[in-house]
Amino acid sequence: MRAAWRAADIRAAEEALIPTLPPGTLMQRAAAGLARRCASVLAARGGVYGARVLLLVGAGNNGGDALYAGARLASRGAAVTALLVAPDRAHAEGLAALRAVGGRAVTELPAVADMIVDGILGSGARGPLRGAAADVVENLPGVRASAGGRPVVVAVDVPSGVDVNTGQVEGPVVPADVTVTFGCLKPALVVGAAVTYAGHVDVVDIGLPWLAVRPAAWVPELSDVRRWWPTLTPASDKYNRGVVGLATGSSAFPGAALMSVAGALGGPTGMVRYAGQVADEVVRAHPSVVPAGRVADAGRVQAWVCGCGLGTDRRAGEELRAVLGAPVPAVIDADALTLLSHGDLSSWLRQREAPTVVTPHDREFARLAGDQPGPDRLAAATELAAQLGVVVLLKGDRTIVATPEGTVWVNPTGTPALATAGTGDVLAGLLGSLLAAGLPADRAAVAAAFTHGLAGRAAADRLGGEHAPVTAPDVAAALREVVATLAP
Ligand SMILES: NC(=O)C1=CN([C@@H]2O[C@H](COP(=O)(O)OP(=O)(O)OC[C@H]3O[C@@H](n4cnc5c(N)ncnc54)[C@H](O)[C@@H]3O)[C@@H](O)[C@H]2O)[C@@H](O)CC1
Repeated sequence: MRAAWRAADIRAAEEALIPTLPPGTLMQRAAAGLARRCASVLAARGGVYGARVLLLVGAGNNGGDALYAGARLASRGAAVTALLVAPDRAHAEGLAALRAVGGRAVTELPAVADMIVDGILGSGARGPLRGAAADVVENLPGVRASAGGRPVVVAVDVPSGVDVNTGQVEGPVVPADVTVTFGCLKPALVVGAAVTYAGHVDVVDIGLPWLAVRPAAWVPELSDVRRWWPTLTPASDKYNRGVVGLATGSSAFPGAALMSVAGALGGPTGMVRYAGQVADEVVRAHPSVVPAGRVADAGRVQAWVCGCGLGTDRRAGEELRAVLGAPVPAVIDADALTLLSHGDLSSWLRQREAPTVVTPHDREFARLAGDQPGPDRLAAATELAAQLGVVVLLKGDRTIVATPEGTVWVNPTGTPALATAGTGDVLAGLLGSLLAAGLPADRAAVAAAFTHGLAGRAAADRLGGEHAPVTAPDVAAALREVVATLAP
């Protein structure tokens, strides 16, 4: 797993480190890493020597990084020009270093550049780009590469125009092909609209210590999910692998039952029980499932999934109440979230002692929290988790998992291929299976989101790419193959 820290926490760590090092060491390390990455990008596009590099230099240290990196590229034969966005406040030593090796400073945007290095703003950015910085960014699309086409863009630390701590993008922004970031990830590189502007993210080690404060977010990796995933042993049987129950679907929405069951069958449990109105359809499609009409008649399970396509009528409310009253972990999804948001059922949620995961998308989040998540999705998910005392899985391009204790995860495997009806049901079923198999609620939620994302990508790949018309059954089918690759 990797951590993303907030700008203020990174700054505090840098300030503690700076007095222990010769002056300028951190910036030199940053610039060296930045120049190395720029050189390799240029090498892949015809070479460093003679390449036209345009540095966009803001008023702070982010511009200083760009200037020093530019000096390194100039000394390797690149033609480096620095556009000073705030000429009287540009990093003086960095500018002198660039000039010493033949680089030039300008105040107008040139017409041609093969590479743009965006050092306008980094972690010191406050609010949307203003003044000269905003003007420069608006005119960037007019710059062309020597051979035609658009220049390749490398962002320094974060793309200029993003909110470093939330990933919000409110005004003009410099979209990057590559972002070279220093020391560690920042929230804007893992969550929010900013993610789509960062391109490929490279972390350069500048010797920053592991920060003692809680990260803004953790980003899981495949190795984490592999480590957590329950394994089969010779002693495994259908009961000790866990039994998951699904109180999902209804006569009006039979497909939701089928999709949630398909998700559960992709998980690690040894048995899936279904309790609901469409048991016949479920068993026809999935003969291994053990059916019942109601939660109360379903027999023992180690976790429940409730809500997908359940409806919001009196019967649905009774089934949700039965699930919330059961002393086992539960996933509360879709219609069950709507039911929770009116009436007294939310007090049932607070009284539960077994782990609970709620899985809202933005509109369901608004029903639970009273408002949409807003631009700071990490904070919104964390607040709701603390308020309800449950794990919140806030769905999105970068799904967030927040615990009541304040630990936050951002899933990196999301894909637009999953933006189709029924994929949420598959996720809920899979998550229930992981809970029933004994994973702690936050790990179960993170592992489910991660694997579900991989399944979405695999389904799209099989159909020919990200824009293929993926359906929820495609995702469920791909899920079992993805899970098979998790084996140690
Ligand atoms: N602190 C350190 O020791 C290190 C910092 N590094 C670099 O330093 C950067 C942070 O430097 P700074 O704190 O100087 O901050 P920035 O370089 O991000 O810029 C801050 C300046 O930009 C202006 N500004 C802020 N918001 C603006 C807006 N919305 N529109 C227009 N202008 C705006 C402010 O006047 C301020 O002077 C990091 O992102 C990283 O690139 C690296 O060199 C590594 C070491």
